[in-house]
Amino acid sequence: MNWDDTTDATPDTERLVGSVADREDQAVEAALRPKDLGEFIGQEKVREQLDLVLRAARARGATADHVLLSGAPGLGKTTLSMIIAAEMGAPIRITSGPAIQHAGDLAAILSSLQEGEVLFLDEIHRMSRPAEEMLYMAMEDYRVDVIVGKGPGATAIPLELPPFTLVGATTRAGLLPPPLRDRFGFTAHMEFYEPAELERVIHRSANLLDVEIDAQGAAEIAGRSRGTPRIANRLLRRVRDYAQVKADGHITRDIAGVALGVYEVDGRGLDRLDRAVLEALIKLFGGGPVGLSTLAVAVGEERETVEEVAEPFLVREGLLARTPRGRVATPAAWAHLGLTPPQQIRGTSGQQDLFRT
Ligand SMILES: Nc1ncnc2c1ncn2[C@@H]1O[C@H](COP(=O)(O)OP(=O)(O)OP(=O)(O)O)[C@@H](O)[C@H]1O
Ligand SMILES: [Mg+2]
Repeated sequence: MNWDDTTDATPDTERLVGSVADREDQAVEAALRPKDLGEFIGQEKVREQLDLVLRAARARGATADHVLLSGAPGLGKTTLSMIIAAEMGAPIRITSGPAIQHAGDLAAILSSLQEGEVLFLDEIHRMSRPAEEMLYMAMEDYRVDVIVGKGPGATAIPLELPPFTLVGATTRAGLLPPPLRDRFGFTAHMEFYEPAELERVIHRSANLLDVEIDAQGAAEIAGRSRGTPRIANRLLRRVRDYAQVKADGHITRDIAGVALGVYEVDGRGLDRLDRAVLEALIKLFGGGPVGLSTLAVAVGEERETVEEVAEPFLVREGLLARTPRGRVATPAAWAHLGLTPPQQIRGTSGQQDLFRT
């Protein structure tokens, strides 16, 4: 599976704990977005640095430098791009890499920008090559060459652009060609959120959605949200439904725990697929190592689904290791399933050195 497939309709969008936005997320997210830097929770370093960049630009009466936002889905890149425009008092134009097929598409957008406008280019790593090259010049010199005609008679007509701020977003900074990366004055790497930060996100959203939730209820949801505000907001909505139907609407730790149990999201944010992978690994293959294809057959999923949908989070959580000899369940995975790993996994010999990759 290539990257293009994973950003659109992946099985991830069908999971309650998937990080990619589904239809319902898209409908409600606008209402839940923080509007300025002060309201934006967490990401302290990014906020502090961005605040300096924007303040300085404002003080100089200049257009802010181009900003690259990189990070996993649902961590707040789109939100931050809108905040940048708001903080600069500038309008924002939103487009995305896949929407720009030809350099001409980009030229049309660039030439219609107003001075100081923010151009948000989502999924910037998926732009076409010719458009990318046009963007280099636009970012650096506020100029594009529009090619008129074909073959030997073709001429390049230079077109001046007003100064603008490009905000590029990518889930994969590593895929950006260095010349593009270098043209951003400021790059912000968004990290996964700490549980305490997610608790604040949940309280804030509950407030906006008019949902009553206590501190333990918010902590319970935060702990299952996989470090991602989008997932926290989604779980909050499902728990709210449960609280309305089965209780008095008030979210407590018990209500949150039972509700998320109904949706098969466990205490650590693993869902059915995640647990199936760990269970197969441990119960059928003694903890591994086992090849990806075999593991996929054992859980009745495509190889790609296991590799791209389930594994990243399991690896991040230290529950699964990818080793040269195959997938291995870590002692933490055994513990998570309430099982005791055999001696050779807990001890210093045998499988233990598999974790040194
Ligand atoms: N720091 C934050 N504080 C409060 N809410 C946040 C924060 N970051 C993200 N959110 C919420 O999470 C949701 C998803 O954020 P956003 O759409 O900005 O993510 P994204 O990084 O653009 O994701 P994608 O890669 O899928 O485009 C939004 O509804 C937003 O309100
Ligand atoms: Mg986005």
